[in-house]
Amino acid sequence: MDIKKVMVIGAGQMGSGIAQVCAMSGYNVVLHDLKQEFVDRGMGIINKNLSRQVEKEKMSEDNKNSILGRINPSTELNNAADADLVIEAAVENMEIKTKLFAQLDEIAPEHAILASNTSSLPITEIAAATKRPEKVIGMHFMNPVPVMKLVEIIRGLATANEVYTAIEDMSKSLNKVPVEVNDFPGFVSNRILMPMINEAVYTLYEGVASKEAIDEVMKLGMNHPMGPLTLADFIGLDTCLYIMETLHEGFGDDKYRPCPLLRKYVKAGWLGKKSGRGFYEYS
Ligand SMILES: CC(=O)CC(=O)SCCNC(=O)CCNC(=O)[C@H](O)C(C)(C)COP(=O)(O)OP(=O)(O)OC[C@H]1O[C@@H](n2cnc3c(N)ncnc32)[C@H](O)[C@@H]1OP(=O)(O)O
Ligand SMILES: NC(=O)C1=CN([C@@H]2O[C@H](COP(=O)(O)OP(=O)(O)OC[C@H]3O[C@@H](n4cnc5c(N)ncnc54)[C@H](OP(=O)(O)O)[C@@H]3O)[C@@H](O)[C@H]2O)C=CC1
Repeated sequence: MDIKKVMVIGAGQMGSGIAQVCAMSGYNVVLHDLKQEFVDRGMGIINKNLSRQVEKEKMSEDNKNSILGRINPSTELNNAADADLVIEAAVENMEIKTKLFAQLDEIAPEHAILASNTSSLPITEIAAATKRPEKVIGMHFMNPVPVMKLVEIIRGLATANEVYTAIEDMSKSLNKVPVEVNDFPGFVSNRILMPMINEAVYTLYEGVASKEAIDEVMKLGMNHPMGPLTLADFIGLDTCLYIMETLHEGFGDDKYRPCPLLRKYVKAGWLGKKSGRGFYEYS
């Protein structure tokens, strides 16, 4: 399968990062979101990341411009009509994702692979919204995408072997390390990471220690690059809550119950770094 043109759906923190690394590896990219202002925000993040590389003399201005030139903004889903691969990175919500995949199935060419960057939602269920479940796969990048090496590749029940191989090869072409996992709530990454973050929120909720102390313990004691509450803010508290809800519902086990404090913050619109306030405040 020859992948040349990639469409990325959702120009948020993940979608913009995915578009950036694809363009850096020579793919023609379409970066799509619902409104022009969201696409502009995504393009702004990419521009800032590349400009930082230029300032550090790790990239030439010409190279930056040609990477940016390979990314075409879009607010029309019909732009999927000539895509070889669509990578969906919209919000972590099954209803939104299944609706998008049903539409993309109608628009994208027959040979196109439809991938989701979902953090936790079942790929098999997303695939069932299409008439090409064998061409649907999970392609789970880590945040920040330009820095993190892992791509967790998730096989749905019907995913074809050649589709898996194409996505594995594509991930390698992005200088990432693919790891194969099966379709289970939270896959491997978030089944292990998110309960730790949720437990850190409980630790704060129960007054065991301050947020700074909790983060310091995990940073200095366990050598984590970020404390769990800082990391939750970085991921997005809405995304953390959605993932915990998927684990809770998917396994039917109360050990995955989301902490009420996490729920409260999300209800308040305190979504972390992206909204300016989460456990910490950001200017
Ligand atoms: C929720 C899910 O479904 C799955 C997930 O993604 S879970 C989240 C997974 N991610 C993590 O756990 C990240 C944990 N944190 C870290 O690894 C580090 O704190 C970090 C890589 C984010 C920053 O590292 P740091 O050493 O503190 O920062 P810093 O020295 O400023 O940056 C290191 C490099 O990363 C780059 N960088 C840092 N933040 C970046 C960002 N947000 N976007 C792009 N590049 C970034 C810097 O430009 C720098 O690049 P160079 O080496 O080319 O100069
Ligand atoms: N944050 C993280 O650390 C990671 C997240 N993920 C996953 O990646 C996906 C995106 O997360 P993230 O980038 O953090 O989220 P963001 O909130 O930063 O971005 C999501 C973007 O998708 C847009 N969007 C929502 N609905 C649609 C739609 N129907 N069509 C097109 N665009 C849409 C949003 O617009 P609007 O602002 O209007 O809602 C927003 O711009 C989620 O599935 C998440 O679980 C995976 C790995 C890590």
